[in-house]
Amino acid sequence: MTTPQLIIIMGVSGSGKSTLAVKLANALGYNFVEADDHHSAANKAHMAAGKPLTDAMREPWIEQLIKHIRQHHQQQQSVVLAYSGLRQQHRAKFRQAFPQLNCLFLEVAKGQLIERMNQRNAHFMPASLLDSQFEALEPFAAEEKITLLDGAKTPDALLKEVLK
Ligand SMILES: Nc1ncnc2c1ncn2[C@@H]1O[C@H](COP(=O)(O)OP(=O)(O)O)[C@@H](O)[C@H]1O
Ligand SMILES: O=C(O)[C@H](O)[C@@H](O)[C@H](O)[C@H](O)COP(=O)(O)O
Repeated sequence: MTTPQLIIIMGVSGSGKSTLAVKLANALGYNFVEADDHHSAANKAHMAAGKPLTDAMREPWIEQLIKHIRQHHQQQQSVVLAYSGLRQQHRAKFRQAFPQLNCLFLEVAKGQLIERMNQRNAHFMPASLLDSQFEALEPFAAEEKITLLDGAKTPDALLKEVLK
């Protein structure tokens, strides 16, 4: 039996995490998990009102995500997770729970992100929260072994690169 895998596609809001994660999950035959689907209604309403999450608000979300991925793994299902990964302490929780995990981070310039977020229909996250996303983003330590990706590339080019 092979060990179920976890790949996390990280990046600030609008960087293309969900788009790439869906493609990668399809290509590998893994399950796609969208971190946004696991926010509480209160957290979503908070962001929709233009207020960034605090770490205390993120905590139960992270715990829920870890629990959900464990359930997939217990059923021998590998996962591609689209999750922003802004906070170092939360990234460490994932690494502790899933030591074999593989993290990729999409880098995109702010101007392009604003354009993308404004194009996105019916999403709870307003583009006005982008500055707070960059403020919350903590640098990656060497031991985190994060692969940086140029998120300005097309989704297909990114997929090809990741599958190499
Ligand atoms: N590589 C890309 N190049 C151009 N546009 C993209 C790319 N990836 C995603 N998009 C578009 O940008 C918007 C945000 O993408 P999404 O995958 O929802 O980002 P995230 O999950 O990081 O918030 C969507 O409208 C999506 O179609
Ligand atoms: O603040 C955070 O910890 C996360 O960034 C989180 O708030 C996430 O980014 C939103 O759920 C928006 O969703 P998208 O990143 O999919 O736009």
